[in-house]
Amino acid sequence: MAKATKYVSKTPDEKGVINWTEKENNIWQTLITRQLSCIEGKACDEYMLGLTKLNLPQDRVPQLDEISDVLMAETGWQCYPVPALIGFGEFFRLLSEKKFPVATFIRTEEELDYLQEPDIFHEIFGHCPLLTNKSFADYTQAYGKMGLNATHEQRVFLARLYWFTIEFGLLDTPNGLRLYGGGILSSPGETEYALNNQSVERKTFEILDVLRTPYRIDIMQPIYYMIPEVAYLDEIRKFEVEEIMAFVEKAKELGLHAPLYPAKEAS
Ligand SMILES: C[C@H](O)[C@H](O)[C@H]1CNc2nc(N)[nH]c(=O)c2N1
Ligand SMILES: N[C@@H](Cc1ccccc1)C(=O)O
Ligand SMILES: [Fe+2]
Repeated sequence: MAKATKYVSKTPDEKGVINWTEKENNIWQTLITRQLSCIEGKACDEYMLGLTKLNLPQDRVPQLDEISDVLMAETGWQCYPVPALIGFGEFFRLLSEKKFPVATFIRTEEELDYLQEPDIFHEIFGHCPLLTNKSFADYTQAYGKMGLNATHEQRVFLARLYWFTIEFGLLDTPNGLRLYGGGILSSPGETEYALNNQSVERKTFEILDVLRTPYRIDIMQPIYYMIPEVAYLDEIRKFEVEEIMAFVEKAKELGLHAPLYPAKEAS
């Protein structure tokens, strides 16, 4: 069952159209205007190319079909409306079918810089540009297939792989650090923090290490993992599901790394 969410999502009409209010369109406008200037020289080249291809509207929340038309032509992906965070089962199934879950609500003015749950700005601005890139798109679909037949416990380990690549991954390029994780790219606050905060740990991606690293979704991350380029995701995708599950079992055996964040106060 999906977690209870404090956000109220909007339901698409029978043609799949979502009627955003003027206020919501203005929030999109504020977010995209700010983020476009914020990511200059920070987002990776593949992301910037995808952003150009999407040609997102700046004065209103785009309709999912507008995005799906571009994704379908580039990599065969499409956006799939969901209320907010969904359960593991549906999440992995959608990804395995090249359907990207897009939460149909947008953050409020109070949470422009950072919010604790993925909203439509995060899903579209954060993730969709890189879904036009073949390595990123193929990895995302392979990730969905990895979790299809996994147990809940294995899925908890797999969630870390998604988290430290697709959601909060960094590139360690010859020209310096670049962003590719959608959770960073949709947050003005975390864009700055992930690249420049001195107390943040930035480690070279190593799958067993990642599988053992616990995380919280409601704070800016204390640790990020780096890969050399987006095409490196092909190396992870090439693992058979059985090999990934062997890494999961090994990670379970070795135990988790100590959390680098304070325990979450009981909610
Ligand atoms: C598996 C993944 O790491 C994560 O736990 C899932 C759960 N449900 C989700 N639901 C939505 N809508 N978007 C997401 O990114 C996720 N992530
Ligand atoms: N923190 C992201 C949204 C997000 C929340 C939880 C998981 C992933 C992404 C933002 O502010 O844009
Ligand atoms: Fe996300």
